[in-house]
Amino acid sequence: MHQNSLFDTTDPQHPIDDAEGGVRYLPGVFDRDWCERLFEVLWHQAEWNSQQRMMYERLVEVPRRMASYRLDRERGRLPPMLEETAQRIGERLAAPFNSVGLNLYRDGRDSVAPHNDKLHDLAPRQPIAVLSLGATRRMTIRAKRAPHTQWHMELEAGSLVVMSHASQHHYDHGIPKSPGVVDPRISIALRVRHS
Ligand SMILES: O=C(O)CCC(=O)C(=O)O
Ligand SMILES: [Fe+2]
Repeated sequence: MHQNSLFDTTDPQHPIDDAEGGVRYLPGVFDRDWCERLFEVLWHQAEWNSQQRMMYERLVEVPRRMASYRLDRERGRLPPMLEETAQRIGERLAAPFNSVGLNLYRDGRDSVAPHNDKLHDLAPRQPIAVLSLGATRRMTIRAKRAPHTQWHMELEAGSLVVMSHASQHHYDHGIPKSPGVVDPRISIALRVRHS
C-alpha cells in the first residue's frame, strides 16, 4: 500500500507522483539559442555571491555561486531576459512565482548536497521549478524513508524540473559532484514565497 498517496511511477520523466504533481522532468522547454543567450546574460550580469556554512565546526565555502531576486519587488535589478523567462515558466505552470534563485556550478567539482527546499517561507501547493542552462548535470532524488529509493535525472539545458511542495516532505534532491564535467551550468529555481 502506498502511504500519503505518494507512489513511485515507472516513467523516468515523472519518477514520483503525489496529489500536487510529484516530481516531473520536462525537456526542451526553451530552445538552444534562448538557453545560450540567457546563460551569457546571467554569467556576466547576475550578482553572484559565494556563501559559507558551518561543517564539522569549520566555516567552509559552499561549492557553487548563488544569486537571488524577487520578481515582485525588484524589477529593475533583474536582467530583462531573466524576467521574461520566469514569466514564461509561470504561465506554463500556472504558478505565481515571485522568487528566483540562481545557482552557478563552475564545473563538475561544484555541487549541492542532498536537501529539501525549506518550506516555512513557501506557499503550500505551489511548485518549485528549476530551469537548467549550460552543462548537463545529474540530479539525484532520494526518498527520506527507508529503503531510500533513488532516482537520477540528467538535466539538459532548456529542461525544467518541477517539484511539488508536498514532495519536499518526503524526498531530498541534490546535484552530486561530477568529476568529468568541465563546463559550467546555471540553474534557475523559481518559487512562490509567502513574504
Ligand atoms: O541546480 C539545481 O538543479 C538544483 C538547485 C536546488 O536544489 C536549489 O536551489 O535548491
Ligand atoms: Fe533545492
